Amino acid sequence: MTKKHILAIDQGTTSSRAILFNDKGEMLQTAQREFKQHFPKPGWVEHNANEIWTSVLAVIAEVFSESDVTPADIAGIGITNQRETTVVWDKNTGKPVYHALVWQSRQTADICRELREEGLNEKFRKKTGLLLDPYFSGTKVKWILDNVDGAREKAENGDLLFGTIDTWLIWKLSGGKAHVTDYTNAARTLMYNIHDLKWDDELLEHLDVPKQMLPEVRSSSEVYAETIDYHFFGENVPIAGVAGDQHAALFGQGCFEEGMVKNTYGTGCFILMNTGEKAVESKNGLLTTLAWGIDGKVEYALEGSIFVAGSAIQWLRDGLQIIEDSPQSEELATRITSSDGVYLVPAFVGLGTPYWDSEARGAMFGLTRGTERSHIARATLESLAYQTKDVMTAMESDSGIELKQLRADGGAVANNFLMQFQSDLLNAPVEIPSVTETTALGAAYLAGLAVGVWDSKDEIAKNWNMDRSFKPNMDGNERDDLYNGWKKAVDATMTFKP
Ligand SMILES: Nc1ncnc2c1ncn2[C@@H]1O[C@H](COP(=O)(O)OP(=O)(O)O)[C@@H](O)[C@H]1O
Ligand SMILES: O=P(O)(O)OC[C@H](O)CO
Repeated sequence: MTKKHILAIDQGTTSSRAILFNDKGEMLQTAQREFKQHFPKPGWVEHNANEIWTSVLAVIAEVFSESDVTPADIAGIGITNQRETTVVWDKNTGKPVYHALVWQSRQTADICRELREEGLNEKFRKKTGLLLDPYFSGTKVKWILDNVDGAREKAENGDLLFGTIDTWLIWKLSGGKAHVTDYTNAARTLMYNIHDLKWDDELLEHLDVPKQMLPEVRSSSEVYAETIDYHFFGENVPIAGVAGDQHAALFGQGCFEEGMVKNTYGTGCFILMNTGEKAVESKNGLLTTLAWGIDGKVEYALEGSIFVAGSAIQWLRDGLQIIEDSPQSEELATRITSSDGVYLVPAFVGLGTPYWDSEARGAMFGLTRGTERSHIARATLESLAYQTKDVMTAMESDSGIELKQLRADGGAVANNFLMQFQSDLLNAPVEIPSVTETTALGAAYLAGLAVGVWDSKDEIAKNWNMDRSFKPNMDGNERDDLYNGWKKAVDATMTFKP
């Protein structure tokens, strides 16, 4: 049979997934495995890169064991990954020199502060579209080289390699043959000039990172390498699509036109607007990033990154223990008709877009003797929508494009109360596609385009089907009053520094 199936590997912050797609973009089989989160100090988050690798091998094995599709039927592999998470390994032994520093990790706050004090923020922002925040990879590489014994010397001798998780997985799957990444992942490192499309020598000097550690940057849809047979059941399958998970979701949501926007409601919320061939500079705390690069052409996006979204619902469950599972948050929230002035600002790891306050911590406002757990659950769900509204306001202002509709995906779109409140607050429809695994789907599409399963983005756009949509149904004054209350709550949160 002609090979028509694509395997997507979605390597996320808390779990690795393998998903098989057919040539209609339908999901045939999925496998998922969680792995350990390491928190060696407050604010630090690390992963064991070898455990990530073995979790990926395990889900690949599982997905085939449950399906009639065999490894020999796979036309190509698409990889999508948690972004910014940084691995440094020895190219001679294949061993990571330290744990992977996760995007959420704050251990490079001091490095960022020093660089900001040198007045470098503007230079980094202009060239990379990002800002000097511990979120991004560049200062994480510097931290590893500065803190692991002998690492800097080895890096300068050309013995160490850096990669985001896509690079690490391709290197492993190809048996160490390919050290590559794609535009979207490079665009999250603070080391890549998103206008010249080159690693930036000047920024590398500020960060003290030797250039020879860096992977070759390629497009998001092409054959990078083949799997070495012993890692893929005797098959040499082309790895043919790569994109950071949020860019892959934008692609999987078919947001190919300028002005189209998606929001992924997962652990965090990541909102991306396609801005076409224009790299829009933000005046309101958004990031400028590469949406993807295909067939020698790159497109750009504006991004709002919200660090705490679905993880606030996990906090209701595991921290406060006021719900038993995440769907119960909706049941509690809809017992009442209003949060009665209660606001939760979930700044548990600081605030991302548009505030960028890494020192802020979470706060709750408006409590009375009548406050019940339903108010807290409702206020927590509402905080996802308010944070999204903050980002959308900034996006509309920076791009000059008014939101027509928001395409939503990620685990928390299961919550109908949240989706309706979001639509009310944005005064725009919120649309949910039938395939909600849009991240994996985007990676599958990118790989399938490279190996001929699909011919064009137009063909892919036609595959997008709506599962359900939410229309705005709130009076304008009520919307303004609610949102003004939120803005006051955020101001007060940022003012409070113990
Ligand atoms: N019914 C629900 N209501 C609110 N949040 C939910 C619901 N179901 C799942 N979630 C949240 O969605 C998140 C999981 O979504 P997912 O897209 O798998 O995240 P990630 O890829 O970031 O791990 C969790 O943080 C969970 O709390
Ligand atoms: O793994 P996720 O889905 O939480 O996404 C993480 C983002 O890519 C971080 O930038």
